Amino acid sequence: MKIAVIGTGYVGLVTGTCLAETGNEVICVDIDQLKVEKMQHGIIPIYEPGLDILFLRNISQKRLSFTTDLAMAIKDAQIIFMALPTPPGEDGTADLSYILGAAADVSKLITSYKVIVNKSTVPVGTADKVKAVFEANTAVEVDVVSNPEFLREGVAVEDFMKPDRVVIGTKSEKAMKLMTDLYAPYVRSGNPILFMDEKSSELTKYAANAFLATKITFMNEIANLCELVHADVDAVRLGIGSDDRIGKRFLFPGLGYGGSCFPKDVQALSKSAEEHQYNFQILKAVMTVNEKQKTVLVDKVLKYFKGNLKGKHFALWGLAFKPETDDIREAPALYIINRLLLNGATVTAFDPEGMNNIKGLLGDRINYANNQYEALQDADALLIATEWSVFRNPDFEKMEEIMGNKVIFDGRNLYDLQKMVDLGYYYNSIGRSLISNSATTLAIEEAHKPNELVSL
Ligand SMILES: NC(=O)c1ccc[n+]([C@@H]2O[C@H](COP(=O)([O-])OP(=O)(O)OC[C@H]3O[C@@H](n4cnc5c(N)ncnc54)[C@H](O)[C@@H]3O)[C@@H](O)[C@H]2O)c1
Ligand SMILES: O=c1ccn([C@@H]2O[C@H](COP(=O)(O)OP(=O)(O)O[C@H]3O[C@H](CO)[C@@H](O)[C@H](O)[C@H]3O)[C@@H](O)[C@H]2O)c(=O)[nH]1
Repeated sequence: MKIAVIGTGYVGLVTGTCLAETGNEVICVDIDQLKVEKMQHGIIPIYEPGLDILFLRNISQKRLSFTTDLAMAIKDAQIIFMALPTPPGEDGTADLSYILGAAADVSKLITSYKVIVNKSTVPVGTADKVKAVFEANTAVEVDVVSNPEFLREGVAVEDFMKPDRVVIGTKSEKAMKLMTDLYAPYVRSGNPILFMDEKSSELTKYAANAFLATKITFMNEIANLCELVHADVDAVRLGIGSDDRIGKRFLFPGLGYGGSCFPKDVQALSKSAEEHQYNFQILKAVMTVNEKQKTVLVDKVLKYFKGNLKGKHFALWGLAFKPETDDIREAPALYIINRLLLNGATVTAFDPEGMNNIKGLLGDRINYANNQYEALQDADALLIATEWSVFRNPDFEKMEEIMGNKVIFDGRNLYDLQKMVDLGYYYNSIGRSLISNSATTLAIEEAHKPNELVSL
C-alpha cells in the first residue's frame, strides 16, 4: 500500500519504518527540516534498538523516504497516519492543535478518498473533531480511524512488529478492510485486531496507560510501606506477581513513573473525566503519589547528610526515563538533579544514550562523564536513576577506589542486598532493607523511618 506518516517522532518513525518493512511504500513527513535532512542522509534521529537496521534497509530498497512537503507525501497515499504530539495544555488537557492543524492542512490538499488514521494518544471525541475539520474544508470522502499505538520506547520495533493487539476504531467497512490488510502481517501469531467504535478505541489507549501507571504506583506505595514494616518489596513483588490475575510485569517500584506518556496521559484522562463531571478519584491519588515518589531518593540522601548538601558532590548514573532509550522527557533523574542543585550540591552524570539530550537541556548546570566510572570521581555518593544493564554488574572495588567511599542510593534496586553487606557498602534502595556500611548484617536504621521533608 502507499502510506503517508505525518510526524516522525518515536511513534511516527517506528510506524513508518515498520510499515515499510512489510512491503508498503511509506513517505514520512515532518516540519522539522533538520530532522528530515538527517533522515534523508540515512541518519536516525533517535536511539531505538533495532530500528537502524530496518530504517537503512527500507531506505536503500526505496520503500521509505522523508520529506517536509506534505502535499507530495499524501498525494498518492491510500492511508495517512498522524503521529503528532498531544502535549498537555496549560490546564492538563491534551493539546489537540497539532492534530487538528495537520487535519486542516491535509483536508485542503486531498483530491481522492483517503483513510485518515490517528496514532496519537487523544481524548474521546477527537475522531469526531477531525471529521468535522474535513467536512468543513472538503467534499472529498474520507474515513477517520482511531488506531492508538501501544509501543514502548526501547522495545518499540518489537512491540510494533508483534503487537499484543491492534485496536482499530471505525465503523467504516471500507476503512476496516484496508486496515485489516495493512496489519495482517503483524498478527500472524494470532494476536487480535480489535475493531470498535472510535470513542472506545480512543479511551482504550488512555485506560491502558492509566491502568499501568496505577499498577506501578500501587507498588511504589507497597515499597514505601515495606520500609516501615521491615518487609522486602522484592519478595512481595514476586509473591503477588505469580498470581496470573495480577501478573509479573509492571510491578517494579522505583522513582515514580516518567516518560512522555504516563504522566501526561493520566493527567489528560483525569481532566477528560472532569469535563464530563466525573471525579476519577483513583487517578488523582495516582498523580499525587507519583509526585511524592519522585522525591524519595533525594529525601534519603538528605537524611544521610543530615539535611545539608552544600558543597557535596554526587555521581548520577542514568538520565533517560528508562533504559534503552535516549528520551529524557519527565525522567526522574531531572527531578533528582534539580533538587540536588537547589540544595547546593554539584552533580556529575552519565547515561549510555541520554547525554546529548541532557546537555541540550541542562548545559553547564551539571558535569558530564564519558563513562560510569569517570562519573564517580570525588563523589560523596552515587545515585542511580535508570536501570541500564551496564550498571547492573559494576566493579565495586574500582568504584570504591575512585569515589573514596562506599555510599550508594539506588532508585532501581539493582544490587543484591547480601552482596552489598559482603562488600561493606552503605546501600539505600527502594522498599528494601537499608544496608549500613558499619554493619556486617542487614541493618534497619533510622533512615528507614519516614523521611521528613527537608525544605529547600
Ligand atoms: N513515545 C511513545 O512511546 C508513544 C507511544 C504511544 C503513543 N504515543 C503518542 O503518540 C504521539 C506522538 O508521540 P511521539 O513520542 O512520537 O512524539 P514526538 O514528539 O517524538 O514526535 C512528534 C513529531 O511530530 C513532528 N511534527 C509536529 N508538528 C508537525 C506537523 N504539523 N507536521 C509534521 N510533523 C509535525 C515533530 O517535529 C516531531 O518530529 C503522542 O500523542 C504520544 O502520546 C507515544
Ligand atoms: O514496573 C515498572 C514499569 C515501568 N516503570 C516506569 O514507568 C514509566 C513508563 O515505562 P514504560 O511503560 O516501559 O515506557 P513507555 O515507553 O513510556 O511506554 C508506555 O507509554 C507508551 C506511550 O503511550 C505506551 O504506548 C506503552 O504501552 C506504555 O508502556 C518509566 O518511567 C518506568 O521507569 C516503573 O517504575 N515500574
